[in-house]
Amino acid sequence: MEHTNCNSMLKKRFIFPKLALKPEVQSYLRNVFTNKELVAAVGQEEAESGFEELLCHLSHPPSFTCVRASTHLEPLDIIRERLLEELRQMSSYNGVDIPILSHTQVPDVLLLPVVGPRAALPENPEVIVGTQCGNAVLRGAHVFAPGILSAPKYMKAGDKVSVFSDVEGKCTRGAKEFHGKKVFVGNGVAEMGRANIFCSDEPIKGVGIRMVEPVYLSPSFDDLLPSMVFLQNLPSVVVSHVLGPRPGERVLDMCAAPGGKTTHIAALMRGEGEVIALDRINGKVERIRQNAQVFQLDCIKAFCFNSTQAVRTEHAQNPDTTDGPPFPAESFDRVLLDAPCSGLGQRPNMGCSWSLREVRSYQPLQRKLFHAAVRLLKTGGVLVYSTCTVTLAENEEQVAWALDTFPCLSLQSQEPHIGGEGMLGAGLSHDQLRLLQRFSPVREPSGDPDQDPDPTSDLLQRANTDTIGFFIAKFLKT
Ligand SMILES: C[S@@+](CC[C@H](N)C(=O)[O-])C[C@H]1O[C@@H](n2cnc3c(N)ncnc32)[C@H](O)[C@@H]1O
Repeated sequence: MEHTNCNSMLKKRFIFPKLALKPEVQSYLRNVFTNKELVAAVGQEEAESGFEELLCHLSHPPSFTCVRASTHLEPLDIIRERLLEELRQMSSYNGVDIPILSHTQVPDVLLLPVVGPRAALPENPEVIVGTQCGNAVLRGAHVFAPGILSAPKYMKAGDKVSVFSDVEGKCTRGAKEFHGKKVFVGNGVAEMGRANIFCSDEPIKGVGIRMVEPVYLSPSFDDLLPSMVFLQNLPSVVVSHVLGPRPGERVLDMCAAPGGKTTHIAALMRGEGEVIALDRINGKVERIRQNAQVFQLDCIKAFCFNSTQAVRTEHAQNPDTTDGPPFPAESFDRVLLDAPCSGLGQRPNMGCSWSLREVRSYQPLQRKLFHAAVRLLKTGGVLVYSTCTVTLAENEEQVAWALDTFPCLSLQSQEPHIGGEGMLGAGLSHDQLRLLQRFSPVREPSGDPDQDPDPTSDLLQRANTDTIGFFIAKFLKT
């Protein structure tokens, strides 16, 4: 029987090349992580090696799969049991004994250790998938047909194949072979033939390759206990707890799709009150509505709207319904601004083809959204700002700007606070940095060497530190 070995998980090896970036983006980020304030505090060498290590961590999946449990519908223990039963029935978990941990500080989270890297060998004909698809496979997904770029000439359903991720985005769709830079992500079995994948008149849908031997083993959550668990990174679950919504309140989620945090907020409010969810992309708003329905949360009202325009002006007409946007100023008890961002904290991410201009394009939009957020918040209300990126410009610099621009805002401590503190480089004081929560995948667990090793607390410590890159700031409006 294969067991997850805590020690080997703690000494995780890097088996993939570090995250590949355009040279201009790499040098921009290097400057961020070796900025003057930081170097003065930790020294040039440590700052440089921290940056290199970050790029290595980003190309690998986190050590845990995190799900948020629907504790507004069932007790956590029941959900854990149901999940265990499902895992035991999954053929990919055959013989793998996997614990499901609860989190001592985040009451609705279940953590499943990722098994890997495993010693799978690429011994079959090659299938090449796009980077996004390869990243999803490393987090437990099967290969969906639209993600397949290249397949062997005579591939038919039932054939064993070895799946590679095209990390530089150079493989052309429909190719029969590919000699560019690629990374092996596991072995699988084709569920469709090559002709079905590339020569169909209809847009292709469904699983193209069922993964049977992934390099990193974590469960596929497609259709797995849909109303009981929601696949969500640990820092994203922390965000809604930090916002602290209470039953009966009126809460605004400004950038809400697909509704991970919206449904969490509504669940924390036990469905009592009102959660307004906005997103500017129509199709994505439908996903929020579907998720609200699946989780039986009818206090959620979702609208397609540009949140920079969400404050009602004297002349503005309400285009939709009387309870839809734009809203009068000071009409929400709490506002979540989970901002659109450069997403550079996402893991695994082996290659990012973005230009520097694209990476830097988010700061102005985030500031416009921030202006609307502050106006819509009641005096005495709470605003939480979060991103899934690692830059200073979208995180600590935004906090410094917000404190300067809105004297009514003050930084607040966060509960729970399981990530690190804010990063030096934006001129914030140590006291201010301590109030910020930055999840940085470079941090290693810091167990006390004088204490007896406690495997569960070691694992939890690992789960808290080996996350995606993420940032949370909490403000009070007075
Ligand atoms: C980080 S994602 C949100 C994830 C979401 N909060 C969750 O937890 O599921 C950012 C979202 O902002 C939306 N967005 C971008 N600009 C926007 C705008 N001006 N107004 C409203 N939504 C916007 C994007 O469509 C995207 O869905």
